[in-house]
Amino acid sequence: MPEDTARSGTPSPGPEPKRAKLAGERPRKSHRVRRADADESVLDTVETLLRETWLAGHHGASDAPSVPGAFGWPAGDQQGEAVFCRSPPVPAKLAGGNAAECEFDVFVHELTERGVGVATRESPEQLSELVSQGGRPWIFAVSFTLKGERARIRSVRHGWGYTQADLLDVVEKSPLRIDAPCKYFGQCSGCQLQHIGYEQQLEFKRHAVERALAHANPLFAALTVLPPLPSPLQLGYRTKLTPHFELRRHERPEDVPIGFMISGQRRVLDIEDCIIGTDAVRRGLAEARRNARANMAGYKRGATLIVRETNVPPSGTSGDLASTPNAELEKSYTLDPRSWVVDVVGDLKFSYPASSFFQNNASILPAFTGYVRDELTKWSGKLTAPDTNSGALRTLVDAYCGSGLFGIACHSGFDKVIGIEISSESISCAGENAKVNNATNVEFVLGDASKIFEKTSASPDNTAVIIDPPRKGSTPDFLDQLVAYGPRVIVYIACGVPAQARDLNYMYCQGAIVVDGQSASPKAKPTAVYQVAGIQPFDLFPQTYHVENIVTLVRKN
Ligand SMILES: C[S@@+](CC[C@H](N)C(=O)[O-])C[C@H]1O[C@@H](n2cnc3c(N)ncnc32)[C@H](O)[C@@H]1O
Repeated sequence: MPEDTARSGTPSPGPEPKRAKLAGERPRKSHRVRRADADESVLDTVETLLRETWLAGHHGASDAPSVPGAFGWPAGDQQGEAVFCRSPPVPAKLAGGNAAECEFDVFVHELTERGVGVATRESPEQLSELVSQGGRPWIFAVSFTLKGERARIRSVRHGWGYTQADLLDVVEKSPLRIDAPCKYFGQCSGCQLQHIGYEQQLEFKRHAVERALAHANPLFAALTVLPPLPSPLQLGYRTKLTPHFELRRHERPEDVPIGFMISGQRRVLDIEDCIIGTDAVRRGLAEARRNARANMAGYKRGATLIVRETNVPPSGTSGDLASTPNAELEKSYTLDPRSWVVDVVGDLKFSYPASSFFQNNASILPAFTGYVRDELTKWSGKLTAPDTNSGALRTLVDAYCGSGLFGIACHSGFDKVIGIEISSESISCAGENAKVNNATNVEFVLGDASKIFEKTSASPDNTAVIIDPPRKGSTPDFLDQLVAYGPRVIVYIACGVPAQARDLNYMYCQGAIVVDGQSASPKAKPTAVYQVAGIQPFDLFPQTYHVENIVTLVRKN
């Protein structure tokens, strides 16, 4: 099935439409843009706009063309290529401007789930008219804008089906726009949402989760997504920063930018201070920059530096880490990727090498881990109710466990906790962390998460599984075995919500999830069928588009 059909659920648009003719037919170089390089979230947002707004009233839902068909982009699979001319940057026929012109006013119609404005040269009314007459708007992707704004932009380069543009000026501001607290906002690629207040950021994230779910499966639009739980700190929360630099010929060490990438560019922006970092991390950033400049002759191409917060016994005391109560520890930082870092989560202590994975917002971790623990306790309690006949949860599996955060935070009340993790460094930390925190019922094993089902002999009826995979989500191999095993409760924690939504849809297509009384009818009946018992986003990364999402699935049969 062609990619566009698979995504949109509408028929393939048939033969590839002709590329719009470019004005100003002077000799110029063309460049190819691969579908695989496109920002999928821009295409998804355009698709939603097309379906729900632009084509509303003009087509029945079933005959609405898919995005490539509607916009004259090449249909086809991931390898599809569009050929554009390097100059002018926008087909003049569509842009309506001088061929040499690359600055325009545009109207922002929506933000993608990554906080990028999707804009056209047409106002909403003009667009509606254009589309009703079969016309095709050209799409611009513009960061740091807001829905409803009119903005002056400069087109930078073509993506597959849209043009990447820089924001020059906001001509008509959204009432939601506020002054960003950071002086680098608008250039730095690290934060995308500093121009709206925190309540709006939370609403943006709730909506992003809803959209990701509905995009994976229109039936998931019926699911209730709770408002995201806010971060206690909205600035000064990040416990890790990784600034970098690249050396270019003839650049003096003092001129080399050290910081984060410029939004939409492959160049580094010099960042002296980052206000989303904790105080300790900000001190560390200043030292990391000084060290890098002093030692620049020792680098060949450049480097990524690490600055990580750690907790240490109070200076001037002889107390050691293990015996010092968490509340008395002081914040410090390390710049050495091999050194050990200590994080505290409520009464618990976690140690791991500075280069390893650990959640980067300590202020929200007690609430984050507490929610998972409460979900498990709640369902364990419900399962022991006299009419359920099933008994409490006794075994907990912590898949993709890292240094043991969730397994250790949730261990009490279970007979046995088994964690599995592919990184040998993280799994040995997990074992040590279990000892330090007196979690004697916890065992951590090194391996691929999908092998965990070979290792557990516990009854699925009394087992809960926590899944916390990397941003790309889980795998069909893991999910197939999960459903075949059929644990009573599944808590799926995700930093990549679109991948989580895809995985839930995978389970739906296996017949393993029922939504609104509806389920898929695969040839083979699944062992276990789940209902979605809760969707709770958490804001671990204020000021950015990132959101963590926890979905609880409870077995029905
Ligand atoms: C998002 S992190 C979560 C870690 C941990 N749950 C936490 O919150 O600290 C994902 C973890 O999955 C691990 N991982 C990636 N692929 C894996 C696989 N196939 N099997 C087991 N673990 C894997 C990574 O090494 C990483 O530690």
